[in-house]
Amino acid sequence: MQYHALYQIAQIRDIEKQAKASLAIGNPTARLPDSLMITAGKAAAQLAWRILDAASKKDVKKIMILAGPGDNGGDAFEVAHQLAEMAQLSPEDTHYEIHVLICGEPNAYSNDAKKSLLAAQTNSIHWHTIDPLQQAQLQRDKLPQLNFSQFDLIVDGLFGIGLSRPITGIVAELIIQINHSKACPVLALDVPSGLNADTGQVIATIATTAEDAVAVIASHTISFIANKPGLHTASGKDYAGIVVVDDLNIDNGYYPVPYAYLSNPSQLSTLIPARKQNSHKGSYGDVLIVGGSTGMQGAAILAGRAALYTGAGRVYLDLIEPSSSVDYSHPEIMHSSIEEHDLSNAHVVIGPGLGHSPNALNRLRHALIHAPALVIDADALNLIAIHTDLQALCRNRSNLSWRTIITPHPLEAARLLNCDTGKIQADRCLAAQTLANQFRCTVILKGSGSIIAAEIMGNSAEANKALAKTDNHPNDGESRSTQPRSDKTQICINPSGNPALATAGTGDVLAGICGTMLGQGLSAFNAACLATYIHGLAADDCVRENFGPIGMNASELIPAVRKVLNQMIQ
Ligand SMILES: NC(=O)C1=CN([C@@H]2O[C@H](COP(=O)(O)OP(=O)(O)OC[C@H]3O[C@@H](n4cnc5c(N)ncnc54)[C@H](OP(=O)(O)O)[C@@H]3O)[C@@H](O)[C@H]2O)[C@@H](O)CC1
Ligand SMILES: [K+]
Repeated sequence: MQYHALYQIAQIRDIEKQAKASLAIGNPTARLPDSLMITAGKAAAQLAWRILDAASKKDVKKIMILAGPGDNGGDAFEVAHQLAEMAQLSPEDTHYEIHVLICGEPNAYSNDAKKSLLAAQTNSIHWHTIDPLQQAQLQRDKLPQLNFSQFDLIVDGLFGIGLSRPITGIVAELIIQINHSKACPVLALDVPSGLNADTGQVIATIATTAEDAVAVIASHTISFIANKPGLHTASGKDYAGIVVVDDLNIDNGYYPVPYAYLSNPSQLSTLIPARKQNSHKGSYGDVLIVGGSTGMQGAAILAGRAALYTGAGRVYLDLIEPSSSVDYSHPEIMHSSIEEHDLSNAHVVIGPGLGHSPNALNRLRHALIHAPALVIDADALNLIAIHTDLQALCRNRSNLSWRTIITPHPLEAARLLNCDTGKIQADRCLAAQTLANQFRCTVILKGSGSIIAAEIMGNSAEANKALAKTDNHPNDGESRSTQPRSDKTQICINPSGNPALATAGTGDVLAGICGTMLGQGLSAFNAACLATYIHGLAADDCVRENFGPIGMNASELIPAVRKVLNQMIQ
């Protein structure tokens, strides 16, 4: 089981069910050494130990373990038991004080959880309880006596994939206090409590605003059975922290084709074509940027420079406002008009600063009809959203096997799907998938954990196998059972990037890089995955170099992209 394969909750439940059924059925009161809960607890305890070791050099280390009402709470009991056993064996100069707060009704636990609780009760542990039946009556001032800032590690076993509604009452208060204390590392078991493991949204009612919804902000998450999409997109990256995956020794044969993948850097680096000595500017692709209406020329210039710095052989600008068609700090960028350019060998990026003028519309129509390799960004997407004839032209490109990448941010995606951004963000993978199916192209849905989605062409069963195995796909390369997927879409979540990218112009840079990557002969999907990854990686590099997360600008990002791209091929 690999880190990069992502499974939805329903798939995890299915794997779990099959794996449990395969375990020997023995005495129901006995603890099977290979029970999933014990394996999960051991893996989490070992990780907790390492985190604690790195975080605290104190002689007395205090651990608070929160146990919710379901099997996530059962995992927490097992962690408590395992940690207590490990503490007993540790050198005497360090003392471990383990606390468990039970937020569930002991009689209502599953058999596995009860057994883990019983095991933990044989250890030296400080027990605290919140009676779930009285949660609503308990006052806020009941909690501060726990004083979370005294702990060196908090383990969150409140809720996992069984969370079915927003967290409220005293448990919500508890989480707010933990998040505010920020005093120590927080290890979430399976999923940070409150986060939807499929979508990366904090679970909220329609009546609750996103600000009121609560979830544990973890420094680390140990994801059981498989990695999950919600840990890597939307709010997932803010709540999950560092994600570690443990497959609980479940046989690979129980795993269906993953729902999605995390882009895998080592696979992506193999996509970058080696440069031959015997090559020339014609070998590395022509990129034509179309955009730059009055006041927005900078957007097109940024896209052009990004194409240049990521290795396009020749870069051209076609600005709607032609008075500034020369980028004087990069005189190597040429001018060309899309209507006169031979598009058969060009890789067109249309949209940065394009505007909505008739000129803009004509150029977009021309690009959709004549450019076999096309990146559609920004205003070009807004034009497509309001012109149904352009939508049809976009869809038709796939019949010609032409490569098309669209790069919407959530608002542009909402316009394209005629909904609001809330709907897009509520399930980003689904939104990207819907766009890919509706417009029959590769989609980069930008935002935290950008989603890359594309229709799988041809025979879907064959394509599903290919998706799990092919070298062309940035996955873990492992073969697995090929249970047919319900859709025909491949989905990748991009792991790189950070809030430094939340500034004007970075989207134009991404569009330019996509143009270059199409120019290297990659499929639209691979070009989109690689471009998105290096774009985010460059932002991460800028943060490391202290150019961000505050104040990094799109111009600074461009040379950083060149740097990380060259590092990837070394
Ligand atoms: N089974 C196994 O072998 C393995 C399981 N594993 C572990 O189990 C976890 C899944 O366990 P789970 O299904 O029991 O769900 P879990 O997330 O603990 O929560 C469900 C409980 O919470 C309750 N509840 C829900 N929402 C609520 C709310 N807002 N506020 C209050 N209560 C709320 C809900 O009550 P109900 O909705 O029925 O009223 C129910 O009691 C999984 O994430 C992994 O950690 C791993 O060890 C691998 C092996
Ligand atoms: K949890």
